[in-house]
Amino acid sequence: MEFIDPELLEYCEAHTSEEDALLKKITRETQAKVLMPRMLSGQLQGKFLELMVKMHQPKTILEIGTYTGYSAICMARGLSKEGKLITLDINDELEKMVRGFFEESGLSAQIDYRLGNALDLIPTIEGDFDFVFIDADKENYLPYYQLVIDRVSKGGVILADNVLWSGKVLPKGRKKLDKDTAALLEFNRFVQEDPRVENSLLPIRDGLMLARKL
Ligand SMILES: C[S@@+](CC[C@H](N)C(=O)[O-])C[C@H]1O[C@@H](n2cnc3c(N)ncnc32)[C@H](O)[C@@H]1O
Repeated sequence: MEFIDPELLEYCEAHTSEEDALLKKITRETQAKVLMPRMLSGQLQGKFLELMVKMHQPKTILEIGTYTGYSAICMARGLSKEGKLITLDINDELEKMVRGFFEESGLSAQIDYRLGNALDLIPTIEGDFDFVFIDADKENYLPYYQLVIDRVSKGGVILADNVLWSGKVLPKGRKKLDKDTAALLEFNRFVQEDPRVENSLLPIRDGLMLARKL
């Protein structure tokens, strides 16, 4: 399902800062070599993430779902010299490629890339988070949120990707209610009712839930 007229989307992209050579290379190599290249954030969302980080200036970012490193590099570019980004992924097959991209970005000293199941890794990370980007398996969005929410600093941000799930959050957008859609419906409902945050569901790409810790 297209959320806006494809020509309007093209217009938005034409009025969003262009990707540099490295982001273009990550996109090209992801499309050529990796399954499901649609998972990559892309120019519009990538720039939005970079700008959010530049405006918010978090000391610690947690990303759940590295994939080929596109969104991690976008966010790391927004960090100050003291900031760090911890990014988690269960898929070790992409490790060599991803570490190569992090090296090329010149930001590898600020990026802590950890492999394993995020549900197991998050409790092993010390300290609080100022900015969290949830972009992994949909059925664990709520468990991830519950694992991090009490560790997000006051005024800190949680962003969760794909919360419109190609329109399947609406009955008219789906044939049947599959488990990923059910999990996202539950996640969106929980955040909406959570008194610890204020939130806005943004129709950027496949839907971004933006929650700010009160
Ligand atoms: C949508 S992709 C992430 C895209 C990336 N954030 C970007 O914008 O370029 C989702 C990633 O989550 C990872 N993933 C899925 N289940 C996971 C889990 N339980 N723990 C950690 N990572 C997981 C997948 O291996 C995949 O690389």
